[in-house]
Amino acid sequence: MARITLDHLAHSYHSNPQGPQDFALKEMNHVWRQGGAYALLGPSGCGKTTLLNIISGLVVPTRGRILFDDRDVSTLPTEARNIAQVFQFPVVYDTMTVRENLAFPLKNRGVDTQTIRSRVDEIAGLLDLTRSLDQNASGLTADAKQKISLGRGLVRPDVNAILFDEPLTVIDPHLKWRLRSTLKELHRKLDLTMIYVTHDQTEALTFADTVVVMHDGAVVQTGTPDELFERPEHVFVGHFIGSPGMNVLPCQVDGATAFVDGVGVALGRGYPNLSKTGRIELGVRPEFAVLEAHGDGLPVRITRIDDLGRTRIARVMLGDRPMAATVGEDSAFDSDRAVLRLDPARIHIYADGRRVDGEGAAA
Ligand SMILES: Nc1ncnc2c1ncn2[C@@H]1O[C@H](COP(=O)(O)OP(=O)(O)OP(=O)(O)O)[C@@H](O)[C@H]1O
Repeated sequence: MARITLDHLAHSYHSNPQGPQDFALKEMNHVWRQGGAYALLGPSGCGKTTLLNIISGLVVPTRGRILFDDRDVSTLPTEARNIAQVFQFPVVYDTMTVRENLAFPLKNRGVDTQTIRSRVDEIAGLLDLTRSLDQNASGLTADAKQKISLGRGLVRPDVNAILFDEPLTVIDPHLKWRLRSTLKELHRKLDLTMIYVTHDQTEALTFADTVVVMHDGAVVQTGTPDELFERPEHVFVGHFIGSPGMNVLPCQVDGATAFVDGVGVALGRGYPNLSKTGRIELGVRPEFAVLEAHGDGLPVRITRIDDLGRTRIARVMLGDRPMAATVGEDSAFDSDRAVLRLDPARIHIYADGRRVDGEGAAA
């Protein structure tokens, strides 16, 4: 296993890049801790595959270095990096049994028969493949074949990292949930560095201890699922994580009050040093914007209320700005007029998309 360091790494597919717009990966510095469970999360086209290909050795970065521990591997081919990869679609030898498939990566490296047997039995047990071990792989379902691919990725105990590229795409939705939890458990038991690429926040948040969120070729936040929820460092993270995502409203800030279309919103902190130029926005998650029929708060118009069982989510208009909010317990509305109570301690202020630290204690 190794610690993987991205040192001033950047990549452009152009032969003569002119500026940041020509880079699929903007300059990044990041350390993947040995034994960590990471998700690399972001929408299509943000650069996840490019980064994964640089880690695996399929792409040589235009700038910067990639280190495995202290060794510069930037130009080394995949075979020289000792990593395992699991792709979207199963990579399975149909002419072999499940056992032979799982044993293949170990046999290839000359591991002795006894060790192979016990490791294959262990991995098959963890993936619930024990009963199919002596079956031929050709007759198995797509789900079972992808489990074999996962097993082949996990079977070598000495790999520097395992890279998963959207590995649950072909898996039946019902089984997906179980496999996600299984992978998390496997990470705990096997103590391997795992990097899991996905555009699906649920997959990222259930699997990873640390989520690396990418947007437009850049890492915009690295944090625990809790940190991404509580303190989105970029408005993109606020939008992308959470369902519905964070409300983001253009505003002006004066001390500890934000003004949205002239309506004052109390903030938990003051912002005396906020830039006078640029885009200033207020971000608050629907969970911390509570809709009530009466009382103090921002006057809003209700457009829809969705009952999700344990909670009710309201869609409202603050002036001509749409927002999402949580409906207060036992609240009943006899008109489309209501008030929104924002928790001052949970409001963030963003300048040009980036969160700004306020001063003073949260209210
Ligand atoms: N071989 C290539 N040549 C030129 N441009 C490329 C190449 N591969 C990717 N790109 C571009 O680089 C950017 C990042 O693509 P990348 O595939 O890394 O993103 P991604 O987040 O993995 O998206 P997806 O989930 O759709 O695969 C995109 O604008 C893409 O068009």
